[in-house]
Amino acid sequence: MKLLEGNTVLVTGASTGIGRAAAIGAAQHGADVAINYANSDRSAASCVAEIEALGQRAITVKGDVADPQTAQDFVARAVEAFGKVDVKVSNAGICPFHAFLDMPADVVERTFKVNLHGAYFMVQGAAQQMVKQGHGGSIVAVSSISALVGGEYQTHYTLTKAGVHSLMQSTAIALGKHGIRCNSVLPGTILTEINKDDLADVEKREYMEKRVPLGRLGASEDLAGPIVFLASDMAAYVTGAALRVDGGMYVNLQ
Ligand SMILES: NC(=O)C1=CN([C@@H]2O[C@H](COP(=O)(O)OP(=O)(O)OC[C@H]3O[C@@H](n4cnc5c(N)ncnc54)[C@H](O)[C@@H]3O)[C@@H](O)[C@H]2O)C=CC1
Ligand SMILES: C[C@H](O)[C@@H]1OC(=O)[C@H](O)[C@@H]1O
Repeated sequence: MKLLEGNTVLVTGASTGIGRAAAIGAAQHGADVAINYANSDRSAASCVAEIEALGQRAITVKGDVADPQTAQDFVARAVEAFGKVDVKVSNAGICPFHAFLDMPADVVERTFKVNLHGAYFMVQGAAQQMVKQGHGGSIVAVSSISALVGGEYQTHYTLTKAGVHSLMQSTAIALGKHGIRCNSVLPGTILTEINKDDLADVEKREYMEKRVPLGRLGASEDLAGPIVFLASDMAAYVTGAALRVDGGMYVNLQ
């Protein structure tokens, strides 16, 4: 069964990792997809090619999510191409690992701007269009298990993920009357570009793997199903929810 037949889905940071898996997962479920990306034209083009091979339409819109104008441009381009916005996946994020005591101010500010301001304006832009259309919609934000637990080298990052989680709770209230649902996914440790260097440390990687009851770190594709589900009518009565997708890592005390 295709869960997003005829939908237009917008995904930020969709040229790699979890965003790319979400974009392709949406296309596998019958959606046309608009892809925001920051840097690599080649990765974005290959994501479009994968989606088109599935028989769906796709466009790319390059832009920095930290700039509020990017959200407006992204929505405008998607509407121009596909006529509407049904689903928004706010995924783009950075995690430049660094110790707390000598954390550079510019790293903190950039992390807040991309992860938090970026999510805020992207969600707002999509919601404005959904309200204008008048037939509801679904917003899924990629938060993290890090919204719930800390990280020694992530002091500037974990609070942005808690913020994204909180944003979905507040927008669920603000947008419920418009039939717009807002939920988050909380991935555990997923093997992507964002943590490639961090997990190159074999000892750390093995420690992280041991913490997961399901016995392995996650792959980007592990997020596609939960995101598509929350985006779809299968989750029609789900809003303000946070779904951990972490192989059980969070509950594993001993
Ligand atoms: N990999 C993991 O273990 C986890 C990742 N996450 C979150 O998942 C999301 C996706 O990350 P991953 O797929 O893991 O890594 P990734 O590095 O493959 O994906 C992040 C994407 O965001 C894009 N991006 C970064 N800054 C941007 C900007 N200013 N404007 C537009 N796009 C921008 C990147 O180009 C990249 O495509 C992030 O929000 C991250 O915080 C959450 C929990 C765990
Ligand atoms: C980038 C990290 O490996 C990853 O990011 C998160 O949000 C998770 O908590 C992991 O620490």
